[in-house]
Amino acid sequence: ENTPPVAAREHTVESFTREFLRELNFGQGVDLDRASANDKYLALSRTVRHYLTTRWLETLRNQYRDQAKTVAYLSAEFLLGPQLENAMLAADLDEIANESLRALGVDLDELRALEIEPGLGNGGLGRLAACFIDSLATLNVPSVGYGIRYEYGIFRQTFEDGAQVEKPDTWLRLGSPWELPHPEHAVEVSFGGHTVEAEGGNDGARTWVPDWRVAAVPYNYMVPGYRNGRVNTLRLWSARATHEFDLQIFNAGDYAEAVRARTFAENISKVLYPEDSTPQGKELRLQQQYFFVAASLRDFLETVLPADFDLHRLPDRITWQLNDTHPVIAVPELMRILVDERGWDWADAWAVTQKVFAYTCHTLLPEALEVWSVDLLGRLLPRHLEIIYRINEEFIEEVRAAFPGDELRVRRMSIIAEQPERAVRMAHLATVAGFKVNGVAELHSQLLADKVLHDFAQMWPGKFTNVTNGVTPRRFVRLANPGLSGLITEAIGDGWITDLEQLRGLEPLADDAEFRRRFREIKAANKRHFADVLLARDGIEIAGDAMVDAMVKRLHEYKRQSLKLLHIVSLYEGITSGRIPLDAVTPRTFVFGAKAAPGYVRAKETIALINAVGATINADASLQGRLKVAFPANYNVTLAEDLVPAADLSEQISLAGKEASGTGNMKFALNGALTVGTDDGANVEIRKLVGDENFFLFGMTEPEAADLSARGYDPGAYYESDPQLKAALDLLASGVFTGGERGGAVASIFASLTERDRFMALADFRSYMDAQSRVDAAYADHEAWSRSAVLNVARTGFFSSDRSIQDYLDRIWGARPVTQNR
Ligand SMILES: CCc1ccc([C@H](C)CC(=O)N[C@@H]2O[C@H](CO)[C@@H](O)[C@H](O)[C@H]2O)cc1
Repeated sequence: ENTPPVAAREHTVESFTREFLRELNFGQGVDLDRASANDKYLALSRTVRHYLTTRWLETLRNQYRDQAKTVAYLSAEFLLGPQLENAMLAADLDEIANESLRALGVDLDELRALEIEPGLGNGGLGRLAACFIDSLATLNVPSVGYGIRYEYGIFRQTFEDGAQVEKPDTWLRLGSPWELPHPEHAVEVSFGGHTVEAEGGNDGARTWVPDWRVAAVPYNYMVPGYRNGRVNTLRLWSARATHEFDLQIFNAGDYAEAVRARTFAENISKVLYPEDSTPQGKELRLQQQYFFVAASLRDFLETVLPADFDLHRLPDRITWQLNDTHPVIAVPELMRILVDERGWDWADAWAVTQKVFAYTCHTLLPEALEVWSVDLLGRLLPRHLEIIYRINEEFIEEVRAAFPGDELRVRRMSIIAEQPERAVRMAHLATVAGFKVNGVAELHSQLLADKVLHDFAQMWPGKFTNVTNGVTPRRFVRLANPGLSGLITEAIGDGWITDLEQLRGLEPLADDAEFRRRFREIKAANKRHFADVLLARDGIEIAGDAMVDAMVKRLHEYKRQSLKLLHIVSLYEGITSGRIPLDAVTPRTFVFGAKAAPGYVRAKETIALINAVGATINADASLQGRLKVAFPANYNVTLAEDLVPAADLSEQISLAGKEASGTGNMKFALNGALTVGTDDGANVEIRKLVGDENFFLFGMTEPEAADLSARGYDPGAYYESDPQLKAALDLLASGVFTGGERGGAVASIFASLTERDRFMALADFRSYMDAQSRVDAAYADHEAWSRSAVLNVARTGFFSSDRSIQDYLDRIWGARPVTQNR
C-alpha cells in the first residue's frame, strides 16, 4: 500500500467551519446567505462524513492487510434511522459543529429535522440489524453489513378518517449524503433459464444457463464505531439493467419496449416488502433475496479475499450471519460457486458450506416461516433447486441413520414440504446448513428447541443456542435522551455509553430523593418536548404532565393492540356509566404508533377502531386533561427517539409465546419507563433483572396459554362471565365510537374477539385490568414510581446490543475485535 494515509481533519471549530463552507460552496454551489436549508443539511452531512472518511479508509486498509476473521451480516432489512446525529456523536463533533454553525447563524436543529430517515426495514428485525452493525463497529469487530438499497423504503403511513393510507417513501428525493455509489464495482446476477451437464468431471457439477441478468451496484454506507477510530461498511445493492436501453427498438418507435428490460431489472430493488409476518410468496421477493445474496457472496469472495485465497480456509475467514430465513438462498449459492464455478467435489464444498453460515430465527409464528414453491424456485433459480434437492437427499439419509424407520420424522424434517404444495422450507434449509441456530430471547430459543424446530434440536442439540437481543445505547439513550444521559454521566461517568452494565452504579441513587427529583424533572422535560413534537408533527395536543402510556410496534394481532383498546374502552365505559368517578382516573395519554402490512385487513381495521375510539374520547370535553388518545401517523425511528424518553409506561402485552423477543421493551426500560407486560419474549429477562416489584406482570404464561388452547379456548365464555369485559365489548359493538356504524371494522373485530380470539385477549383481560389498577396506584406515589424507574435504568444494562454482539462472538462467530489506532 503506497498511498499516503489521508490526513485526518482537525477537530477545531475553525477547520469544521472551513470544511462546511467549502462543502456549501463547492459541493452545493451556493454561498451561505443564499443557501437553502437542504443545501446546508447536505453540506453539513458531507462535512461530518469527511471527518469519518479518514478512519473509514484506514479501517478498510487495515482490514485488507490483516485479513482477520470477518462477520458478514446478511439482512434484507436495515432500519437505520436518521444518520446525522449518530455520525456527529461517533466522530465527537457535537460541540464543534454546534459552535461552528452557531457562529455562522445556522440552526442545527432545523437541519437535523430535515433529514429523512432511510426506512429500509419493517420493524424489529430491521432495527436489530442496525443496532448490531453499530455495536460490531463499536466493539472493533471486522464486519460488513450486506443488504438492499430499496429506492422506496417502508411506506409513509397517513390517516384518512382514521384509516391507514399508504404513501410511497420517497426518502431519496432530497439527496442522500450518507451513501457512496460504486457503479464500477457492479456485480452481475443471473436469473431463470435451465441447467445442463457440466464439462468438469467434479462430483455434483452442472452448468446453469440463465436467461436474464441484472447488475448489482454497491452503495457504501459508513458504520462508525463510538469514538474508537473504526468505521465499518454497510454495503447496500441497487439493481440496474445490464443494458440500459435498446436503441434499435427505440428507433423502431416502441419506446416502452426499449426501456422494458431496464424497468424490469430495476424493479428488483425498487421497494421494500411491507410485510413483517406473513410472506406473500411473491416472485419479486425471491428475486430480491437472491439478488443481494449473490452480489454479496461474489463481492466478498472476489474483492475482499485476496485472489489466491484457498477457500478451504473460508471458515477461518468469515461467518455469514443469516438474519432470519430471508438470505438463506446463500447456502445453495455458495455450493453452486464452489462446485460449478470452482470445480470442487460436492462433499468438499458441503464440508466448507456447513461451517460458514449461522442462522438467527426471529419469529414463532408458523405463518411467518418462509416457504418457496418448487415451481417458482425451479423457474427462477433452477440450479439452486437442484442443489437444495441434493442437500435434502443427503440430510434425509442422515435422519434415517439417526432415527431408523421413523418416516414420519423424515417427512416432518424434510427441507421439501409435500403439502399443501411441494415447497422448500427455508427455516429447515437454514437449520440443516447452519453450524449454529439461535433464537433472540431465552424463552424464544427454548420454544424453538422444544417446539418449532424440536426434531432438529433432538438431532443436533449442540447447534441450538440463544442470544438475547439488545439495543444500541448510543442512539436510544445517549442521543435520544441527552437529559438522562447527562444525569447518569454526572453520577457514574460516561463509561456506560460503551459498557452499559455500568448503569448498575445508579442503583444506590434510587434511594436518593434529590437524584429521583432530578430524574422526574428530566422525564417531565422529555414529556413536554414530546408534546411539542406531536403538536408540530401531527397537530395532536397532549397534556404535558399526564402519564404517557405508550404502545408502539407493528400492528399485529399477537401483539394485542386490541387488548390495549379494551382497557381504554372499559375505562371510558366505566366513566360514562358512572362506575368510575372521574377524579379517580389517573390522567393518561395513550400513545399508539403502529403500521399495518397493507394486505393485513384485521390490522387495518384495528387501526381504524383505535382512531375512532380516540376521536370520541378526545372530543369528550369531560375527559379533557384526564384521558387522551394520541396516534401519530408514520411511527418510525425518528419518532421513537422523541417518544421513548418521554414514556412512563411501556406496553408489552403480547400473548405469551408469540413475541420472539421485542426490543422496544428494552428501549423503554433503559429510559426509565415501567413495563406492564406478559411473560413473553425478553420481558421475562427484563422482569428478572429489574425485580418483580418494578414490573407490572400479568396474564398467562406460555405453558398456560398452550394448555388453554389445547383444552379448547372459548372466548365467548370470558365475554359472558366478566361483566366489565362484556360492557366494554358491547359498547364497542354499539357503534358509539363509529357514528352508530355497527358493521365494518367494529363488527369483524367484535366477532373475531368473541368467537375466535386466536391470541386470547379476552382470557388475559381480567389480569390485565388488575395490572392497570396496580399501575394507577403505583403512579400516584411519584417517589416510589421514580425509584422503580431509576432501578429499571440501573438494572437493564444487559440489554445493550454490545452485550448481544459479545455473546455472538463468544457463542457463534469466534471472530476477535481488532483495535484501530485512534
Ligand atoms: C417474509 C415476511 C416476514 C418479514 C419479516 C419477518 C421478521 C422476522 C419479523 C420481525 O421483525 N420479527 C421481530 O424480530 C425482532 C428482532 O429479533 C424481535 O425482537 C421481535 O420479537 C420479532 O417479532 C418475518 C416474516
